[in-house]
Amino acid sequence: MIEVEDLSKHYGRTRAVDGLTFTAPSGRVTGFLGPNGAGKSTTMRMILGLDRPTGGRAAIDGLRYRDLPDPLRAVGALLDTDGIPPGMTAAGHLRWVAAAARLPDRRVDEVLGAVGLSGVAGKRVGGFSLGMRQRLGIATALLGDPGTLVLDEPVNGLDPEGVRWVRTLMRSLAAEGRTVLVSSHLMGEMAETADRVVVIGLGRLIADTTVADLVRKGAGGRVRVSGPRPGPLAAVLRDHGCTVETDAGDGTADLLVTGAEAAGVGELAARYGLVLHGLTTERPSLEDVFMELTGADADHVSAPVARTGGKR
Ligand SMILES: Nc1ncnc2c1ncn2[C@@H]1O[C@H](COP(=O)(O)OP(=O)(O)OP(=O)(O)O)[C@@H](O)[C@H]1O
Repeated sequence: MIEVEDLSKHYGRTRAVDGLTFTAPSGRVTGFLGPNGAGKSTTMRMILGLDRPTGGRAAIDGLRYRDLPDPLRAVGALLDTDGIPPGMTAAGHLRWVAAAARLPDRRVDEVLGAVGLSGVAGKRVGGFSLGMRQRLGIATALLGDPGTLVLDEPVNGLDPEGVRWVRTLMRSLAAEGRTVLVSSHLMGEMAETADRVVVIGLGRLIADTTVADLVRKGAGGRVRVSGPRPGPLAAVLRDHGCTVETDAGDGTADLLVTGAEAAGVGELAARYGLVLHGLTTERPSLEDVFMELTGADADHVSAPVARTGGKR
């Protein structure tokens, strides 16, 4: 289990992490989500003892990283893979880490097999694609057979098959009772993998919940309705307390209705003798919910593009 309690990290006036509290339980994949610059990597670095907190604490199975008796067997991490010397072979790199942590050499072959790199064990890392480097980084994290895994954007650079592989791997690691904390800035990516999600923005907690609950929160949705007489239909719906907008896209003039379910809209139309051509419920995607939650906290919100030409 990972416990983060009132954790803060300030760089000058930048509050990279600001009073953050959450728990990543064992036996679960916890998605750690936030837009770029939200403070995910900084939090992970503090969990791993690589950055000293300005305040608060982070603990793995009740101990700070530096107090863990055998850190590499307790926690495996994937941060960035740039640090692996390009002249080293995949197996050479893993053997070096294994020796430093007094892990048996046979683990090197085991983890190379587990990540699908056995065939390139003797190849230099400098020639590896980003996806292969990610796999090697994950192999390094698995080397000590740790009970806790901290993975920063593990699917970065992976092709669809690789993404699926990482998802399956994370789920099976959690099913074995391990704690898996995995960061991403893409909600959709987490929806199929994580049991829980911790969402942060500007270093602060925005949501700590299950994926299912997040879907429910965004379940409000709206009803898209079309028919030959949109004007009278809109008037009837408004008279019954609905909010109605017109979506005049691609030649149609659909009505977007909030405040009623599709069945209610259909029944009202029937009662007033109004023909309908289309009636669908539109639920926001998880990505929409995520954007809604984090939108105001994005580190770099796009500025409106300056108008060119015309009057200045
Ligand atoms: N060493 C540092 N010195 C100064 N500021 C830093 C340092 N490390 C991080 N920051 C700042 O702290 C904030 C959080 O950065 P962090 O890398 O933790 O975010 P993130 O959520 O991991 O983003 P990304 O998804 O882009 O990796 C950013 O504003 C960043 O510029």
